[in-house]
Amino acid sequence: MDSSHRPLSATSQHSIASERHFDQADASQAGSSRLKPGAQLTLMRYLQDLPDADVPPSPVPPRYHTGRLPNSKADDGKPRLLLMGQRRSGKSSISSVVFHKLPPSETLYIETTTRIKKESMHSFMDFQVWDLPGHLDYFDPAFDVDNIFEEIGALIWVIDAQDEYLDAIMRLNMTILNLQQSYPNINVEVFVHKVDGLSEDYKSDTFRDIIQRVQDELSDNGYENAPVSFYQTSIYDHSIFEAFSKVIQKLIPQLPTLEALLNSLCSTCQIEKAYLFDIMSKIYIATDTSPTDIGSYEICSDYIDVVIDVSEIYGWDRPVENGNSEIAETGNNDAESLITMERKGNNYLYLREINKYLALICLMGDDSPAEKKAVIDYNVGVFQAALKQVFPRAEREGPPTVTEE
Ligand SMILES: Nc1nc2c(ncn2[C@@H]2O[C@H](COP(=O)(O)OP(=O)(O)OP(=O)(O)O)[C@@H](O)[C@H]2O)c(=O)[nH]1
Repeated sequence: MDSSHRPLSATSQHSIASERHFDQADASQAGSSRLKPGAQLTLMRYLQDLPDADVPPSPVPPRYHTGRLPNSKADDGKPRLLLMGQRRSGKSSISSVVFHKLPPSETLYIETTTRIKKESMHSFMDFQVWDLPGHLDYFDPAFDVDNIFEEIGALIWVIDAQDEYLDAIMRLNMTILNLQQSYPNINVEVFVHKVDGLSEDYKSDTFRDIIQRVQDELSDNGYENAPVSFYQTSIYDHSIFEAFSKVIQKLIPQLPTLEALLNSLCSTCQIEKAYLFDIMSKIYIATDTSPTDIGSYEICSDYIDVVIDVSEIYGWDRPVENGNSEIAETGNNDAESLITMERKGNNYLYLREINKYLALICLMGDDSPAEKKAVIDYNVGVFQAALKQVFPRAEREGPPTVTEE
């Protein structure tokens, strides 16, 4: 296993924990005296009656939620993401940067893909990423179209925004129209890619132009509301992770539950923004429903890097739960930290490892969250317990891995 994917360790927990403002014993004592009856434990209250994977009541309608995996006949919860687009548009680079942590500058040396490259991701949920070579026509009778498109969760179409894109749009439209007949529910996600090299004006003009051309073509063919979304992406900044997060979120049936839990946590603990991150890929699988700005995502995602670096230096593999030779180590279950940082005054970041795949990172809203730390710790503990019900497999199975087929 790549050490960068290792869960936070006891040692890193210690090193990070040293930045806490007061220790756990003080915190819980202080916390119990601060809890007002019936006030702060809203989350706890409704969780007590929560059956597995039920959706707690929330006034906020869910976003990005499809409620099922489109076209997944097997209904096995293992959606497939297809990366398609013209040659050299950046498909392999995207997959290498997001899932293999390849530094973006090293993608210059990636060779052209000549056959379908299939990778399985085993993380908070299992999914596959297929990188399809750009030069092939998959609707040619020589290809088994059903085998490629039957089980997919999303088709990600990558367009090189720095290159001539009319041909790419034509192929994209042809693909969408072909798929609409047999698989109308497929989510088509268009990544207008390599926007890093463009000026702001040119970038937004290009983006608008691409959207317009795709939508015009689809409506000319009678598809007014085809499920097509557009993102501006680059491997040289956070935009590719942000876009992938939104693509993956559509495939998580538990998303409304996660959002409702995060909303409650935020309102109970006065958290400005909370993200639930997949540690391996830095994709966030859910956030509360308050408006997201890329700045807060960047801060939180950079913090994951810091934590991974620390755990890489000091980390060790923790015993597997329910394993054979394991010694139960008390106090070695979660890593948590509260650090300060200067950003519009005194803001705090709160990180807690939820399980071996997921970490909760919160941007605290006021400048003295340390005083409320006991309440926050307690409520995050409740959130963690609720998550065990929502994602039970994350507690049982092995470490996150990426395997090539
Ligand atoms: N400026 C910039 N270049 C990028 C970006 N993403 C990929 N590239 C470059 O685009 C080139 C082609 O990338 P690949 O990932 O090989 O493209 P591909 O779509 O997999 O190509 P095929 O395998 O031929 O289908 C490489 O030189 C990458 O470094 C990006 O976001 N910005």
